[in-house]
Amino acid sequence: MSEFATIGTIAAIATAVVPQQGSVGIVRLSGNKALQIAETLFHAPGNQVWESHRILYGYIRHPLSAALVDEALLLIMKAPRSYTREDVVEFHCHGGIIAVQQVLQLCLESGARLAQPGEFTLRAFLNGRLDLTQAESIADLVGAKSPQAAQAALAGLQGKLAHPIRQLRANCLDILAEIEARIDFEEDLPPLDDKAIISEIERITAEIIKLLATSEKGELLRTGLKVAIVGRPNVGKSSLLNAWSQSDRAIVTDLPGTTRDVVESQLVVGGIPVQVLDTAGIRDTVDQVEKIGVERSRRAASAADLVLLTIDASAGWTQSDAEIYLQVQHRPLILVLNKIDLVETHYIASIQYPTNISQVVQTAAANNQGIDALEKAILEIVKTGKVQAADMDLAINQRQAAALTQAKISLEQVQATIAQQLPFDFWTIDLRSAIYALGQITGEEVTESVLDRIFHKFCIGK
Ligand SMILES: Nc1nc2c(c(=O)[nH]1)N(C=O)[C@@H](CNc1ccc(C(=O)N[C@@H](CCC(=O)O)C(=O)O)cc1)CN2
Ligand SMILES: Nc1nc2c(ncn2[C@@H]2O[C@H](COP(=O)(O)OP(=O)(O)OP(=O)(O)O)[C@@H](O)[C@H]2O)c(=O)[nH]1
Ligand SMILES: [Mg+2]
Repeated sequence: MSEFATIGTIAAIATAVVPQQGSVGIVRLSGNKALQIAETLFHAPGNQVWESHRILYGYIRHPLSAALVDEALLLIMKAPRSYTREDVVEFHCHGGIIAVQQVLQLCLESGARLAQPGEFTLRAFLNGRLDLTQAESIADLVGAKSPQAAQAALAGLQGKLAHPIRQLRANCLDILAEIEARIDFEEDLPPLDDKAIISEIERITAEIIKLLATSEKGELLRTGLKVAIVGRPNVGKSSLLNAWSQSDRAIVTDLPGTTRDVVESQLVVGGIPVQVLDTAGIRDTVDQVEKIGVERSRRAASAADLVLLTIDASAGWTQSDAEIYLQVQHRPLILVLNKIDLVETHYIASIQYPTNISQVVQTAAANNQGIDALEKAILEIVKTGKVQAADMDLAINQRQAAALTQAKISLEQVQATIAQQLPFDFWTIDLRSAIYALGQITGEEVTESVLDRIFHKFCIGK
């Protein structure tokens, strides 16, 4: 894709194309033919001025038949004052799917080509409006599933990550220049201050470690937490999902074996997107369908970030609960004692569950009780186990973490090389690879295949 990335005028529907109709749909064009295409298709009555950053009102007509296609608004943004830094034109059409698709079709017939996923943002990157971290932030912002995730993405878009990375890379380049000067003009310069260089490299490494610590939180914010409700039949797993999501998402009956398949619900807990999975009660069964369901429960449990092992408090800790526990004990786990409305407090206290379960909450799902305690316990686990970052509005992704790790390893290698008093040439090899790794994050040094991988994850029209 990227070899012809800035060639041609691209077009795409910029708004969501979904069965539910939006009231307005936008077709966006970028490239040197954008204005000409707009002039061909758009007819603005009266004497409206065709100026940049202005909206025109008028009609979109077929260029040959003059048939009316839509009544619309036209927005012109002339290069370089646009998202891509090229000429950009937007047709703001009536919503639904028909008008926008017809207008897109006319744009394609008039000399534009269909944009690849992420190609508008790729152009913004190639034309220097955004660096790679900012481009990735745009994808994160569009995909954000919680206000906090959106906040972190916006911070990235403002350069919160690009700035420190560029600074650290500049610091490495300064060190490199000092060393290389010694290689080139050894006799004319004062000797190199090894100690100062080592301490500067240590400082840079410490900064990198700080940034790396935000990576787990980044993953949480982006992909969220997968929570599986598991337990034997009839303990109230589906009731728990319904109480938690304040819905009738899952079928609840007093028959054991009601849930046959995994039922999902998307929630936000303390700013973290949480995907909750209600599963079939785990038991030995001859029922073919239920059997498959039970297998799916096991798979959901082993793929989950967190398991809510749910038991019926009025039945105590049964043999079946113990067997299920054996299958899920290697996962982060919260024990949910459900149906506490059926028993006395002293009975709950006497339930003999394994002592290595540290997180226990009491619920009465059928009465919507205990959800607050459950959310608190989840956040507690997230806080202690997964999230170490101090700076709440910065979160790196996996690609950035990999490059930062590479930079860190290279810098540690430089330190070792200095300690062994190897020649300057050896110092610069690893220093250069640290500089390269940092440059990959912001995109100062990047290969086409990396660009393809990043931008192909975008939706079309972004
Ligand atoms: N209709 C519409 N809404 C949108 C976008 C868009 O492209 N179209 N955006 C994109 O997806 C986002 C906004 N991003 C944008 C970023 C820069 C410019 C722009 O024209 N910048 C110029 C002009 C600034 C100025 O006049 O000072 C510049 O920075 O040079 C436009 C949109 C979100 N909303
Ligand atoms: N008293 C009381 N009854 C509950 C509670 N939670 C669920 N129940 C009842 O327990 C029965 C089973 O509830 P479900 O939510 O379907 O149980 P499940 O664990 O999803 O069952 P399977 O899908 O068969 O594995 C229903 O009759 C619920 O109304 C509770 O907190 N208190
Ligand atoms: Mg169920």
